[in-house]
Amino acid sequence: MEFFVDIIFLAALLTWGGLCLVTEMSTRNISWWVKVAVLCLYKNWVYTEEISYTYRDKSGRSYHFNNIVEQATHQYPAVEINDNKAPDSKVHEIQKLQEAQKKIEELEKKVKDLEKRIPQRYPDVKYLNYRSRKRILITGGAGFVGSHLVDKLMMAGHEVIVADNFFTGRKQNVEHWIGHENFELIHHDIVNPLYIEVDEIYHLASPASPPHYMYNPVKTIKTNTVGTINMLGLAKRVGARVLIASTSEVYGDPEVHPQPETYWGHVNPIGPRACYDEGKRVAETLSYAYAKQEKVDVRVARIFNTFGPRMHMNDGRVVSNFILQALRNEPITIYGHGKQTRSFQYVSDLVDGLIALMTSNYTLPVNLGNPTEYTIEEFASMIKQLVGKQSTIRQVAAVEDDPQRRKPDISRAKKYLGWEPKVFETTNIDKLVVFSSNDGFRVVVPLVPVDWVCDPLMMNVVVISGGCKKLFPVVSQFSFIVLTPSGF
Ligand SMILES: O=c1ccn([C@@H]2O[C@H](COP(=O)(O)OP(=O)(O)O[C@H]3OC[C@@H](O)[C@H](O)[C@H]3O)[C@@H](O)[C@H]2O)c(=O)[nH]1
Repeated sequence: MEFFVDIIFLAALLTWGGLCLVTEMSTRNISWWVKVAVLCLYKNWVYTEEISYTYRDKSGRSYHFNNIVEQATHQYPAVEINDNKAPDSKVHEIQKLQEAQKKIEELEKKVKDLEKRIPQRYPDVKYLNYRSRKRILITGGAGFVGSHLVDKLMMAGHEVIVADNFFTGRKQNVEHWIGHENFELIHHDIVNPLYIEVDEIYHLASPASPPHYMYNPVKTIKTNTVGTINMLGLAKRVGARVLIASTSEVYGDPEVHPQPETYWGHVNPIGPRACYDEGKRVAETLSYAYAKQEKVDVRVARIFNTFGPRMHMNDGRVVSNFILQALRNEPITIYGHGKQTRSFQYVSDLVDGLIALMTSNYTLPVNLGNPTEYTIEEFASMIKQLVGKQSTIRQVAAVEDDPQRRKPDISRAKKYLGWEPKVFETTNIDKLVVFSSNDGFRVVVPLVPVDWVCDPLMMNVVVISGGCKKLFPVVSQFSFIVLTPSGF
């Protein structure tokens, strides 16, 4: 193209030169025009020589290349440019360009995919003035429980900082907040100190599912001891109130039933669960030592079995295991005889309880759980029936030190926090759990109140109940939703 432009330009010059001759201009002027014309021709010649060449491939087809990446890639897409007609350096250069082009295309696709995942609009958060708005750190905020707490506190208008090492937490759980002016996500392992300024700390960081916390017991102990010291130290330095997420596992295999907070527990200090049980017990001990000695304002929540959306399908705990097995028509595996009991609370209830405890003046440990108790055998039958598939129920070897009975005494929470679970209060089998997966709607089973299902933060879950089909939002790829049939 450039060559033709120059030719036209040259023709114009020559015409002008001729006109000059005709109009008797000086020979000095004419020689100047001739020099310009020669320079133009020379430039075209050098340019062509430097960036274009032709060669033939094995089939005899010839190719002409210009110095344009797209054109070269388009003309010669195959990477086998080993023809000896083309200079090696050029072949190499083209191969590199083609590879670069390919990588650029891949990256562009990835950027587009990522852009699609960033919500265009954030949920409407409440406006709080600077007096009421708090800076709140949530360790483990990208985890199952932590991410729901993030949602609640963000919606209430606070500034939320999440610190997570992503061992069991996932960025998808909080991705709907990324970029929001009130939100910050820090990839940080709290085994290392964290230097920030905050008003409140919810210290939730720790693997909680038995297979996860047993996977690296030393790390579990470090997280619950060194990590807790770091958080209590931070609370002391900045004068923040800190809530420690403890567990019903501090009661071990309990000899008192149901378990009140005054019960000291029955824990095997050298068993496979000890890394978590004893880790949390030390975390509690540290909390009250800091409270007494350093005047740190502490709250301790003893959390009982919890389930809900964003519980990962590979979480390994009983709710996700049973639902997944039932959905796949695989045998539902009961560890041991199945007579051991648990009570399950829905995650929104737990989040309400954590916030109520943080805002209360009550400083002793508080049980947060749902007192409705099931044997694991009953729970397996319930899931099987709700999923409506043909799974069998199979007993496998019992797990070591598995607590045999567990049910919270929640009188303290009721009395001091005015809290009790709302979901499941009329628990029975007619509640529905909805399970969704990335590859579309799988099955409708039981369990969440409809106002929860309509939560604006949830995306793309299809809920079918009583012949009625609705599309609801869910953030994670695999989620459980629980709803009452009356909600439809
Ligand atoms: O596939 C399974 C999974 C679990 N189970 C049984 O179901 C019961 C519950 O087991 P989970 O793994 O869900 O959880 P656990 O109650 O043992 O521990 C939990 O306690 C409360 C929290 O602090 C923690 O989330 C976790 O430690 C156990 O008796 C277990 O043996 C099965 O029978 N089959």
